[in-house]
Amino acid sequence: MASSRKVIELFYDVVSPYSWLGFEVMCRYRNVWNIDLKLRPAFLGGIMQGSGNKPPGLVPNKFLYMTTDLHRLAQYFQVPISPPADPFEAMFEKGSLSAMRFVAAVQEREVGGDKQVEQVSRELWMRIWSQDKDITQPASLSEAAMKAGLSASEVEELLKLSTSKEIKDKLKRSTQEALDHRAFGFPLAVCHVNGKAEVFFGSDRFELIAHCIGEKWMGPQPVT
Ligand SMILES: N[C@@H](CCC(=O)N[C@@H](CS)C(=O)NCC(=O)O)C(=O)O
Repeated sequence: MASSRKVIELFYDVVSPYSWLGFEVMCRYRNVWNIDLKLRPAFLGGIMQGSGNKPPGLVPNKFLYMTTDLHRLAQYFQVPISPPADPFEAMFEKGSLSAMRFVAAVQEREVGGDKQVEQVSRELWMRIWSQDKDITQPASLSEAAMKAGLSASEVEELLKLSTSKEIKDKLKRSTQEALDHRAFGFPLAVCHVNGKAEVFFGSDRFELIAHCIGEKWMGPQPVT
């Protein structure tokens, strides 16, 4: 019954490999669980700043652990993560602001669903976290969007829109909404259950999310 569907908001940034894992699992489960998944592209840099947190990869031992962890997780989740040759340059020097503004623009223009937001986000993750490719230049964003099935003229309009005040403010608002839920990192899943927002950080909380919404966790690749 449509009215009993639980809303899950997924806040993410394509700079974050753990967000990619969370994103793919939520996309796989959106037709398995009785949920209404709302993709919430936001800016992790703003979350770090707004919450006073620091990226975990800046602690050398954590960075080494995460490299091994991501290798294992990529296989377990069946998501083709392969870290860029210089993760510090990709994550902290180049960053994801223009990419996330672009995703926000795609969301602003998309009507009747979020297929394009899903596909463009995935293509951007493929670039930065699988193929060691740039996600900052207009040509890079354009390539990702065309691969996701958008036309050249749509991409041209979206590139223009992505630098507008409207879209900058939209991304700021989404980031602020995540901060209002006490976000300190991504992915962040906000499950709306019985009028209450239950907040989960990380791509390793699916058993708990399932328990919280009264559904069954069947591993990272549910059989439908
Ligand atoms: N244990 C979590 C870790 C997620 C994680 O490290 N996310 C990063 C971004 S890729 C973050 O925002 N971390 C903030 C923190 O660890 O305080 C998972 O398995 O998903």
